[in-house]
Amino acid sequence: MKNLLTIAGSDSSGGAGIQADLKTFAALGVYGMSVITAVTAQNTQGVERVEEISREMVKAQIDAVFNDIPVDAVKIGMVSNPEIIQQIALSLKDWKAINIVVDPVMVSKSGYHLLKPEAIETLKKELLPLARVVTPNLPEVKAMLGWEVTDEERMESAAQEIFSLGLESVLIKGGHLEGAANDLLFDGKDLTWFKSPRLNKKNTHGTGCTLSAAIAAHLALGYDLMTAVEKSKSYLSGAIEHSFPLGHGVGPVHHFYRFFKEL
Ligand SMILES: Nc1ncnc2c1ncn2[C@@H]1O[C@H](COP(=O)(O)OP(=O)(O)OP(=O)(O)O)[C@@H](O)[C@H]1O
Ligand SMILES: Cc1ncc(CO)c(N)n1
Repeated sequence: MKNLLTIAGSDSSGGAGIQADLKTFAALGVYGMSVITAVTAQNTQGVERVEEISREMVKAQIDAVFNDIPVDAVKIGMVSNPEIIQQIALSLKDWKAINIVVDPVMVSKSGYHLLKPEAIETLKKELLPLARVVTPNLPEVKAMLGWEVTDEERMESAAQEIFSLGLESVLIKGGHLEGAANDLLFDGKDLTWFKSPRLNKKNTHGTGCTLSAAIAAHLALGYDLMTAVEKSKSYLSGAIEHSFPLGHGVGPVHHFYRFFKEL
């Protein structure tokens, strides 16, 4: 059994954040553990309120896990503020964590800032360089680089510019462009496209969280990065295909579609 850790925020409606990560881990056959950085009061219609966990408590959770259990991969999602980011970076270096996947979560689908804007520089300097791969969406690329990606050609320039921040590799998600949902991986050598048709589905709450958690799970299972991304995108496409209406807004993807048609 592989042991996976997610360090992220809680989504009370269960579709994104820690809850999406743990469901993804379970669906892919790895053991899931969690360090909660923030609690969000959120549902399918949006985020109502956020309470951040203290830096000391984030450290204590990470120490409790690593002190006792071998961790085969770490997925990092919502990290809220500069103090939490610094603590995560310090702790993961101390524990020599491997297979770190960072989803640089910034703004929710409904427009709520899950990362304080002043934390972006700390994220870039301290956390992203620790990652095996970083998985920004297009608004996050804009926040990191200061310019907007409007087509796939510009995605290629952006991937190279983000890589040169000192990263091991970057996967830019193209979900926010029109047309196909193609993602682009750059590892300093090759630009590799992972292509997928855009599925005409409204219930896509948690797609980004699910993709990064799946990549971490596949890395822990021993796949190389390219195969991990390919398998994760294929898992995610199935989860989007089987997504379902829940609540009054954007419903979740179906993490367990390979086991149950309906939940
Ligand atoms: N309608 C769709 N059909 C197929 N794949 C999609 C669709 N929408 C998004 N994807 C894929 O889902 C993944 C997440 O993409 P997206 O760019 O939406 O990330 P995100 O904005 O971080 O997600 P979230 O809104 O959960 O934070 C990517 O692999 C993207 O290509
Ligand atoms: C807690 C949390 N993390 C990530 C996302 C993705 O946007 C979200 N909506 N909520």
